[in-house]
Amino acid sequence: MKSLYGKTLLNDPVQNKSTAFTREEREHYGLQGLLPYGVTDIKKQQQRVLANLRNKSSNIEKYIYLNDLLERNQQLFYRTLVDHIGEIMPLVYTPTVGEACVKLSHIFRKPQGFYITPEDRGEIISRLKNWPETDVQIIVVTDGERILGLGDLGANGMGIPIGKISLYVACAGIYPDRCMPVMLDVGTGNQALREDPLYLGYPYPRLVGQDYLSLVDEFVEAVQHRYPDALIQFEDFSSRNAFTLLDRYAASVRCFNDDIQGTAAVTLAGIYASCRITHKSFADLKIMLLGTGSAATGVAELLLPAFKAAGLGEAEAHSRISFVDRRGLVTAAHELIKPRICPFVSEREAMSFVDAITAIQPDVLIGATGTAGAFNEAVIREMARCQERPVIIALSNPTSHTECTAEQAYRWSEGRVIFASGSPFAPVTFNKRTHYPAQGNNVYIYPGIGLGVMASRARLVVERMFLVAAEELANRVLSGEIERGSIYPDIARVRDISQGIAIKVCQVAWQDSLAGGNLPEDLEANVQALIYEPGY
Ligand SMILES: NC(=O)c1ccc[n+]([C@@H]2O[C@H](COP(=O)([O-])OP(=O)(O)OC[C@H]3O[C@@H](n4cnc5c(N)ncnc54)[C@H](O)[C@@H]3O)[C@@H](O)[C@H]2O)c1
Ligand SMILES: O=C(O)C[C@H](O)C(=O)O
Ligand SMILES: [Mg+2]
Repeated sequence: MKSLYGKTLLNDPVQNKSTAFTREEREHYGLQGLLPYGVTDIKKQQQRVLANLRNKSSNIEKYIYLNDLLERNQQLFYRTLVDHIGEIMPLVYTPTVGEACVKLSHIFRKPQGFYITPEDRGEIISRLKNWPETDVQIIVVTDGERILGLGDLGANGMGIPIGKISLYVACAGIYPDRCMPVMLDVGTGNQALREDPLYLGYPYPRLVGQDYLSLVDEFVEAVQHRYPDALIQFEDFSSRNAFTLLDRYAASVRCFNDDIQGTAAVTLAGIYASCRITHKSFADLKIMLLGTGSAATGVAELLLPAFKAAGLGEAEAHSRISFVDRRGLVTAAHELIKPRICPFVSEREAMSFVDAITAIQPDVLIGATGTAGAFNEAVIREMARCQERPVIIALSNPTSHTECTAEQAYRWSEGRVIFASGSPFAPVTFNKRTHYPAQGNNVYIYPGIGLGVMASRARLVVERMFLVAAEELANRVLSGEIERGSIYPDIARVRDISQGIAIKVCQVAWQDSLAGGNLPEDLEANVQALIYEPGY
């Protein structure tokens, strides 16, 4: 690391310790007079951060405060995030990051991450040289077209890769300088944004078709050139592009799509864990999905190998999964069924969502619609009529777009639902009993996948990695958590869980001959050696 002195040192977010510089360091680095007298350690600094944070009157102010802290003192930011993940994650991630993205061009303070626009065409390799880090291992990239359930937010979507990277660092312990948030700013279909005088993105309609694909191709190739070890995580692309890009690169580039694959694994883990509460066998379950986009399709496509591993044949596995869209149960009578949904089309007659629940009696209902209210009272009451302990996972983010609230789920099911949601809900007291909703979010999966891919230097990210990640996550739910109806572990343990997932991913990488180098004697130590512990 470069030796910095005086004000330059205090202005460097990586090396700055602010009031924690000792008297000796103050003398050595020319800091005398530049700091108040008091020397405080990181614990005291954290107290100050938390007091300031808790004093802010809105979540968006808290987001801005934390982001400023990251840009001022990286160690303190990450130490506080790691130590108080339950309190702070909702402020740097869903739901607050959604609000921050909506407003990003207005609350902008300091550039973060890396931007590519159509004007960089032909020059992306040389542009990447402007990024100061030489050992990037994890790239989270979005084009901003489907930011959470909020739609096309153009370059304002940069908040998502920045938030996801913060959680790579906090939840898997990846070194911050090995991570890179990227915005492929190819324009926006959001006219209000394009007309907003403060909008900071490329203020033109989106690139489409070959123009779009060739720019993404150039980006992916440039990454292979500049950062050959890097894993590319595609995040919050429109469903159409998400699948197109995954199909285009997954067989040759170290990449995955978090909304399709990470979400699928976290959902599968929740379903596995729910069996410990309901005492049903996974192989007997019927699962219904509302929505036919990236997340729901990804879940169905990962359920297939999971069912097969549980002993079901191909046709039987398909028959356990049903899709519902705005028109009701997806049957052959529907026009324009998406190609990936075709294998799951029901042979029943067309019927409404509620009638489909009555007819099929699903054990598990999953929502990935981005639409608040999509699980209405009739839907939840019917699930509760069909099942003693219905499992309902409302994946959509942010909270304002979740299919139903935790309170609604418990109330309409008379407290019998096993509920999880993409964004966190506080415990709910109903009929004098307190219920603990869990958070079913891909944050439980992608950091561990990334860490495992990094540790194994796997050439590709394959389906089995998501299957083992789901099993590992499900196994990490403690019996006490199961007893109180939670199907995901307390987020406070996520760092440890990510390491567990990483080890499983490494095993797959070596078993499938995808790993770089020889199998280390001690995989755990191999993973552990990569971990960043924030502090001075
Ligand atoms: N919890 C998580 O980890 C996680 C991960 C990925 C995505 N998500 C959330 O899931 C949501 C969907 O993401 P996606 O990538 O699948 O988006 P998408 O745009 O690809 O798919 C949304 C689908 O929902 C359908 N839909 C919308 N309203 C509906 C309604 N009322 N009834 C039936 N169908 C409806 C759309 O037609 C589309 O098929 C987003 O809100 C996103 O934040 C959560
Ligand atoms: O970002 C999240 O909170 C989860 C997921 O990737 C999403 O797109 O909603
Ligand atoms: Mg996402």
